[in-house]
Amino acid sequence: MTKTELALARAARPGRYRLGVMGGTFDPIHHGHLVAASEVAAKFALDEVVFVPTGVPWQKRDRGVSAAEDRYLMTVIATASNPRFTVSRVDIDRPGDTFTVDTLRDLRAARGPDTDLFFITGADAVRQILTWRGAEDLFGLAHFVGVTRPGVPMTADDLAHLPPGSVTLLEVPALAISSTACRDRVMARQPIWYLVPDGIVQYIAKRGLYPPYDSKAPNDRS
Ligand SMILES: Nc1ncnc2c1ncn2[C@@H]1O[C@H](COP(=O)(O)OP(=O)(O)OP(=O)(O)O)[C@@H](O)[C@H]1O
Ligand SMILES: O=C(O)c1ccc[n+]([C@@H]2O[C@H](COP(=O)([O-])O)[C@@H](O)[C@H]2O)c1
Repeated sequence: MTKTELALARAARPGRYRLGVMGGTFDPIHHGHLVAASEVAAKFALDEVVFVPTGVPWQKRDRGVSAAEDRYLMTVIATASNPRFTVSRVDIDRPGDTFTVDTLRDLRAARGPDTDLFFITGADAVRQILTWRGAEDLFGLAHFVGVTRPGVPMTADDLAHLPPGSVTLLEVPALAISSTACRDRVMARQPIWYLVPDGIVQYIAKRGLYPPYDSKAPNDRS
């Protein structure tokens, strides 16, 4: 998006509240998530980005995820220092599988008609959107912003199957970090300092998340 396009977009809808929505399993949240949200907030002049940890991420059912409360608390810890970042329990408090169409409907109902929603998602998730429940309704509820992600090539051609104008691609500083790699590093007793905020390293150790493969001893990394 060019500066001119951004200025035009804002001028077209003056006075409206611009809410970014960063959905994710966040098991654990890492700096890739935070940089993506920060970049989209700056480029799209967002007033706020609400992080929404998934309740039951149905497409990850086969691998299992940490307790929702642990993922929620890690998200609160990681976002606490940014006054524009907030966290919503809307997905973890809704029973059953988590569908973004419900997330967006609930946020629209809670925030009222003067709010525009911008759903932030990585390149890997953009490719999957048409597999999501109620995909045909998603694009009427929010504008989608697909951020680049190392190892996931994405071009405008990858959006050809989506409704025209419904998704904007945004290049963000490349951080080759994934939650999977963070979990694997903890399980292998390797450091995750600087891949995740310091408070997340400490929370994982305190709660004994992702226990090491080689013993049942407490997570004693330092
Ligand atoms: N390093 C990154 N750069 C850009 N986007 C990212 C990055 N990591 C995750 N995302 C995006 O953030 C959103 C939430 O991601 P999620 O919580 O599933 O993290 P993940 O690192 O992809 O997890 P996992 O490795 O467990 O699948 C998704 O839209 C994902 O594409
Ligand atoms: O709505 C769906 O069916 C759907 C299916 C898979 C993922 N999502 C959403 O996409 C976001 C990223 O998901 P994930 O699994 O990559 O952490 C998160 O907000 C999920 O709720 C949504």
